Amino acid sequence: MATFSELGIGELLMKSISKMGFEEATPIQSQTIPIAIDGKDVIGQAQTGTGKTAAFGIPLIQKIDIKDNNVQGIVVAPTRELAIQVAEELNKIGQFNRVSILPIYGGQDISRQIRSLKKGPHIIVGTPGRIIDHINRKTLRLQNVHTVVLDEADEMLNMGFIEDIEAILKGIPEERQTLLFSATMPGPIQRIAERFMKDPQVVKVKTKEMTTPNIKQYYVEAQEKKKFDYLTRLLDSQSPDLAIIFGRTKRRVDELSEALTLRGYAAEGIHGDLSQAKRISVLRKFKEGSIEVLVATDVAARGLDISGVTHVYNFDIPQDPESYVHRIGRTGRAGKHGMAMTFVTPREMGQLKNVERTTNSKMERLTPPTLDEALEGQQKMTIEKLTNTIANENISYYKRAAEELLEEHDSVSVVAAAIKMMTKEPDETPIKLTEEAPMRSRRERSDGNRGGGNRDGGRNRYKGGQQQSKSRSGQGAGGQGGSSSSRNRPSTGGGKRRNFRKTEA
Ligand SMILES: Nc1ncnc2c1ncn2[C@@H]1O[C@H](COP(=O)(O)OP(=O)(O)OP(=O)(O)O)[C@@H](O)[C@H]1O
Ligand SMILES: [Mg+2]
Repeated sequence: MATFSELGIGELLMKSISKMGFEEATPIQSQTIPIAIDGKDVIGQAQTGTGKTAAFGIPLIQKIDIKDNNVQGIVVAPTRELAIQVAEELNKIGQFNRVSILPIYGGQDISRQIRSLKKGPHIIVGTPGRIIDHINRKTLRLQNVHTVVLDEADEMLNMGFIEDIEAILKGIPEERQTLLFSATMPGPIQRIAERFMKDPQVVKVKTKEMTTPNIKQYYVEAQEKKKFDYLTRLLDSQSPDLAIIFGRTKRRVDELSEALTLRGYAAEGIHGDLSQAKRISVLRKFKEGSIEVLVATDVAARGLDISGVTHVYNFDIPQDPESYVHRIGRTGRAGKHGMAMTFVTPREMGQLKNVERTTNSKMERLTPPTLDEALEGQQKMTIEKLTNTIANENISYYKRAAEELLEEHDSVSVVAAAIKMMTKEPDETPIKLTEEAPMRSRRERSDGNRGGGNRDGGRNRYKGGQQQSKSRSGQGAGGQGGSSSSRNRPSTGGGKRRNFRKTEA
């Protein structure tokens, strides 16, 4: 751990870093910031949630000449939500330097973007498709760009994306500085990357595993048909604060979120076929906690930093080890703890082993909870809520009603009824899930991601039938929230911070 003051960072930036609550630099930050400030090309690899955004953001902002109204820096990100998030983080980092940052991404009104581009932002953060669009319209000029960042570089240099990246880099002056960051950097991709760079310094934060030790990793072996019931039992017994469930295809995500809603969970889906407005509103609701379960394709696997995500479920095993690393990395960020569960059918066991081998980490086998255990988990939640209410809330107004009730019923029955009413009981409402075709490796796909960050898992485009389920709707949204504890639950959130500390700003 190093302090930021040793890294050659300017005064105004130091002020924003401290306002953001960063006390110490993370390893990737202390190892890359000085060389990036020095003007060198950098390939930076470090585990998910360890502050790579600031690792490139600080040197990038430091280099901006605010008197020059040309675009000087470009950050490219694979998805729209990530572009927005990175722009927000850069805004915080640059808040005292008065650097102006503009996100541009697909699905947003282009004429509005053109107007914003005319105002002369210093840094553009965008998805490949939309950046190219603006280059072609000549509404984005690159001749004054001195720094380019590829966030999630391996993803963007993957087949299907590389042409877009080449097209963008072609227009940027050769003497530029190029910074590439990701939690994963497979060898072949690194070699492609080096083609675009000048004598890049490769910084890999050395760790035994590709995944972070803050995430407890489990697998659940289950027949395809059993997976959904096991998922809901796990949700009940583990009671996550916020959970992300990854499915393989867009249809899968739609069906899963519908099925979860039927069973009484506050769930919504996000994938690349939804309108941008919908994608943003779903993500906002998830961040606020008004939905507790986000069902997603790999569009949400990379880079998203949502605090409070305690559990990640891979309902379908990811397409490759890299995808696994990024998906589970949506929890256990910034020193917090999290849990990841991966469902695997017997014939997918080989893939599971492959993930373990590549990431050099081990998943522990988890037996799915029984219905009784699921109920027990939910009951515990209720009791915790009751105990908290007794301890912390003013309940005097309700005491008279309680006394009246107790004149007619015995106290155990009254309390048992209250617990029953507040507890989300396991629900076996029939649901419909279409079986997925056998998984193809992502490397085989040919249809790249055009049109600006619609990156989605599973390119299989099904015309699949409408699913409908006429069953009764679930009972209440099982108002979870607050802290909870149950059998399988580690001490997630709050408390222990292993890698670095953050104080509230
Ligand atoms: N030095 C620091 N001290 C405390 N918190 C930090 C520090 N640096 C970054 N953070 C916070 O840690 C969280 C994770 O950072 P970030 O999103 O940059 O991770 P990342 O390495 O890019 O992860 P991923 O590989 O998933 O993209 C953010 O909320 C960020 O504000
Ligand atoms: Mg990141």
